[in-house]
Parts: sequence; C-alpha cells; structure tokens
Amino acid sequence: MSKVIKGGTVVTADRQYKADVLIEGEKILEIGENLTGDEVIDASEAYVIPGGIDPHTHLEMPFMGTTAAETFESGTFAAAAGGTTMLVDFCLPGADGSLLNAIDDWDRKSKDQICVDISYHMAITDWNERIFNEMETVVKERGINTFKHFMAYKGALMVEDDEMFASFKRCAELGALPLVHAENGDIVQELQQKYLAEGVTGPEGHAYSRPPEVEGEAANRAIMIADAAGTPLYIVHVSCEQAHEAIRRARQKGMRVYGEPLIQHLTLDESEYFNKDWQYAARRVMSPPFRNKEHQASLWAGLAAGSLQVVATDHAAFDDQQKRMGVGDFTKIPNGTGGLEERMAMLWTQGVETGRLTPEEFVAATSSNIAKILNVYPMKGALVPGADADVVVWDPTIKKTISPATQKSIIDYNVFEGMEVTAQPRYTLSRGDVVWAYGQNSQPQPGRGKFVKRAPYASASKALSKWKSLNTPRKIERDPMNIPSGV
Ligand SMILES: NC(=O)NCCC(=O)O
Ligand SMILES: [Zn+2]
Ligand SMILES: [Zn+2]
Repeated sequence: MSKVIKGGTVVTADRQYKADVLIEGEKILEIGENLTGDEVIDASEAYVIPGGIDPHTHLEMPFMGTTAAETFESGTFAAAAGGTTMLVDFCLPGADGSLLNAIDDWDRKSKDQICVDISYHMAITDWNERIFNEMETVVKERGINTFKHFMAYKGALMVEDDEMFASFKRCAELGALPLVHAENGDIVQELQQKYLAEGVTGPEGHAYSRPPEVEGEAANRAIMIADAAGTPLYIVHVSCEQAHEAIRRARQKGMRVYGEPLIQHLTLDESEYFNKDWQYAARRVMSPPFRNKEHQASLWAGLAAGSLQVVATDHAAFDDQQKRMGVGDFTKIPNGTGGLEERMAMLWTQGVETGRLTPEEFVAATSSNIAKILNVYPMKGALVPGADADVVVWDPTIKKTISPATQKSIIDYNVFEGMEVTAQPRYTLSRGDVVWAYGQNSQPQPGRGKFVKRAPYASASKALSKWKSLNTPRKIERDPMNIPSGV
C-alpha cells in the first residue's frame, strides 16, 4: 500500500522545489513530478518537510524530588501534533549508578507508550570504573552515541572538571559525542544562598542566581576540556551571548563545537519571572533562565549565521502542583518547561515569518542538522529516496492561538499560552503512518514508535584524532653532547 504526498513544495535544508513524494511502507520511494500511489495525501498550498527532530526532552524524568509529569505517551503524541517525528530523551542513572540498568529502566517506561520514534542520550552523573566499562556497551550494543554532563545541579547531577575530562576522553575513544549543560554549579549555589538570605524567595531569584556569566564561563571551560580530551562537543540549551560567543570563537579556531538554543529562550524573555503572579512565574522556571532581548537577538543571529545549529525544547514539564514545591524557596521549584508541541510552529512564526530564517534554515535547525550530529542522517532529517518516511505537510495558512485547552501535552498550562502561530502540520507521517491530521481528531498510537539505534561517529572522531596525533606536543630529541651536566 503506497501513499503519495501530492501538490506540495518540498523544502530541504538546501533548496525548495515542487514535487510529489511517494512512500512505500516505511520509506520514501521516489520524489518527482506526477507520481501516483494507492492513497493521496493533499499538500497543495503547503510545504513538505522532513519530520522535526527534538534532541532534548525529559519525559517522566525523576528530578528535584518529583517526576516530570509529561509521559512518553502524551509527550510523543504532543510531538506528532507539532510536526516532530523523533525525539531524544535523557536517560539518567538511578541510585545504583549503572548506565545499563538506566537504559533498561527508560525502555520499560517508553517501549509501549511511544507514538513516534525516540532515542536516548546517556547522562554521566558520576565517574568510576564501572561507568568507564559500561560506556563501551552503551555505545556498541545499546546504540547510544551521546553522553550528557551536567556542570550544574550541585549535589545531584553535577560532575567535576576531572570527571568530565575523563568521560570526554572515553567518548573520544569510543567515537561518542559529549554533551554539556553549561552553568557553573558552584557559583549558582552561592548566588542562590545569597538571594535567599536577602529575602528573595520568589521565582525571580531563580533568574538572578543564574546570570549569563555563569553560563559563559562553563561553556568556555567545557570547550577547553573537550579540546584537551580531543573530542567534538555539543552544548545544550545555549541561552546567552556569552555562551554563544564561546562557541563562535571555538568554531573559528576549527573546533567542532555545536550549540543548541531552545525555542523558549528564542521567544520568551526574563520579564516573565517578574510577573506578580507567583504561579505564572514559577511555571517558567527553567535552567538556564530566560534572558533579555539582546541575548535573544544573539541566538537568532547564530541560527542564521550557522554558529548555532539546532533548535530544541528541553521539554521537562512539571504541573502546577509540582511547581508549588518551591513556594517560599525558589531553589525548590522543579526546573523545566514544555515546548515539544510548539517548537516548530513558534520557530516558523517568529523565525521564517519575520525573515530571520529562510524555510531552508528552518528545516536545517529543526531536523537536518541534528540528524547529522546524531549520526542518523539521511535515514532521519532528509527527504530522499530510501530515507524513513518521517514527513510533515506543513501548512503556512493555519493560524492558531496557543492554549492549554487544545494542547496534547498533559500539563495544565502552556508557557506560550495566548501567542499566535501562523503554521501547523496538516499531516504528520512517522515511518509512513499518518500519526497526526489537523482537525481530524487524531488519537495517540502508543507502541508504534521505535527506538532508533545510533552508530558511533566515524569521520569527525577519526579526523580529530589524526589531527591531534600529528600536532601533539612531542619530546625534543637532543644530542647528549649539547646537554650540560646537572648540578
Ligand atoms: N532545563 C531545566 O530546567 N530542566 C531540565 C533539566 C536540564 O536540562 O537542565
Ligand atoms: Zn540542562
Ligand atoms: Zn535538559
């Protein structure tokens, strides 16, 4: 049974052109003019783009004394409703510290629930021989080629510089890519105590205690450690000019450093934390916090210039009740906001509709670039024969006001509530199945999503280690006759 997406304009990261897309089973069979198939999907007046990939989610994550309320089912259905067909969730080791047990745990939670495809990043939250050994199995057998390091959340997830250096070196050996949450956790903790002592207990204290300098310092430090360890680096949720500047500088020096701004940081600013309504402000507490307009301008410029590559969400959705754990002490408000369902529409509306991004740059930032970084391109993130038929018919004529009443996320609010978006997925296809049709009462299809294994990186790691070994500092051989005798 074939499907043909007819009459649309295909947009890839490189170009746009009029063509039909023929799908056979789970794969794209052909792209061209006047194609026919058993079933026709109408794409007239619309764009046809690769399904979005959100590389940063925390579904059902145990964190800060609670568990993120968004489930694998509701989260992956919300993703499909927003045009995202693959997400990458962060797998956190539990009390026993085992990476392999953590993967089993995440599989148990996700397997029968997911409506679209997923993959995992593995978090390194400690350092010991067992972790060193398990990392090899994680990469070679479990198909996870990315390891996340938190430089913040002291006393919980944070790792020290020497642990990060050891883990980065291990990543280099295994052909894996290290990721960092870049914030100086020691200074954050000091600043949190300072503001609490001064009586600043509300959500604004969260923003005051995590200034851009704290992020910029950590980004620079992580880049230095990655360089010393001989590995590329991916910095998650880049929120400010200081961190962006560190990435730009590193890339100018020839380093492979990637930066991921979030749709929240691009479109919401720090004034949200000054709202008189505690609950309103607490809903927006996430790390790093939202910044001012100058930082937002820097992030938008980075996406256009190519110094930042990916737009994600860091979807970590806690409900109102959970946020109230921090009444009287902002350090206890569970950190995280949602955005899985809104990422593509918000980026289109505030990026493409304003001329800050081209449609091609939109595709690059929402799927193609991250597919390459994750080493799943062109199976994902591309519209070419042989690729997975993760395809979105993107309709730039559907206007919608974002509201919790109509969202698929199970959270009781939405940080983008009241904002208008000017495009929506008319259809979302995941490996050839229609998983979302706008206005047609689509229902979640839990269990149809698959786990996507990702092979270790061959070329970037090989090129970097070759370059490093050619340029490594070496002992200078000297004629013993030219060495004076010691005293
Ligand atoms: N970002 C955030 O506030 N919560 C999720 C955990 C993380 O990514 O730091
Ligand atoms: Zn983080
Ligand atoms: Zn995160």
